[in-house]
Amino acid sequence: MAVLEVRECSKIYEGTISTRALDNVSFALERGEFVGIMGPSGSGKTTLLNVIATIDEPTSGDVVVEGQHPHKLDLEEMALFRRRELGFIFQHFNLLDTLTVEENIVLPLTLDGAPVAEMKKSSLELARRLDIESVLHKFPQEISGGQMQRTAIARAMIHHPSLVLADEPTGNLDSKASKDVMEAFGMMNREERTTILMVTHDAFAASFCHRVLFIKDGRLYNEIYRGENRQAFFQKIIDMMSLLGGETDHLSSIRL
Ligand SMILES: Nc1ncnc2c1ncn2[C@@H]1O[C@H](COP(=O)(O)OP(=O)(O)OP(=O)(O)O)[C@@H](O)[C@H]1O
Repeated sequence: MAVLEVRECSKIYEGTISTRALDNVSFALERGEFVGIMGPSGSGKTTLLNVIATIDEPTSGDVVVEGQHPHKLDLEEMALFRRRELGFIFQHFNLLDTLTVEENIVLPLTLDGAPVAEMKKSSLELARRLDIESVLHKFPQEISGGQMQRTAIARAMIHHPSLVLADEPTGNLDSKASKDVMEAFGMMNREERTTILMVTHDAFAASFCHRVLFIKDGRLYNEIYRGENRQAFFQKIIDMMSLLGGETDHLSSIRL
C-alpha cells in the first residue's frame, strides 16, 4: 500500500482573478521513498504541500495517507492525524526559542504524554545519529543553522510519522550546512525507511532524492529517477529546470 496517494487534486483560489494553483495532480509515494518536488516560482509546490499537510483543502480530488482520508476528518481528528502521522520541516526551522534543543526534539512525544525517561533515551539516540548530541542543552539561538535544521529533523521524526514533509529545508543554509542536512535526511531515509516528500529550488538538495517530480502551472510535468550516481542526477535536474524555464541555483554546482 502506498504511504501517500494524491488523487486528481485541483486547487482554485477564488478572487477577482481566480487562480488554478493545482490542476488535476495525481501521484503516489511508496513506503521508504524520498521524493523531491521542483518547479518554477508560482507553479504550485507550496499549495501541493499544504494540501497534503491538511493545512489547505483541495477544491477537488483527495489525499490518502496510509489508507486514511485526512480531509474527511473533523478538525480535532485532523489535528491528531497531523501530529501522529506527519512530520514537518520548514525553511525557517520553526524551533521554539524558549526550549532547549532536547526539549524541542521531544515535543511530539511530550504532546502524547510519553514517559520522560523514554523521551530522553529517544532524543539522545537521534541526536547522536544526527551529530547534535553536544548541543542538546543549548537553546536554538546558540547553535548554527545546520544544527537547527538537524534538530528540526529529529523533532519531525522522533515519533516515527508515516510521512515527513519538508519545505525548502536548505533554503536558509550555506553549502556545508546544506550538505550535512541532506546527508542527515538520506541517513534517516535509509536507516528508518522514513518516507519523505521535499519541496526545493535547490538542485543539490534534490539530487539526494530517489525521484524528483516537476510541476509547472499546477500540473505534473515530468518525473526523473536518480539511479546510482548522484552527480549525474544533479546534472539531469539542472537540465530539467532549464527546460522548465525556472530559475536554477547555479551556485549548487560548486557543491558537487
Ligand atoms: N492564498 C492564496 N490566494 C490566492 N492565490 C494564491 C494563494 N496561494 C497561492 N496562490 C497562487 O497560486 C499559485 C501557486 O502558488 P504556490 O505558492 O503554490 O507556488 P510555488 O510553486 O510554491 O511558488 P514559490 O516557488 O515561489 O514558493 C500562484 O499563482 C500563487 O500566486
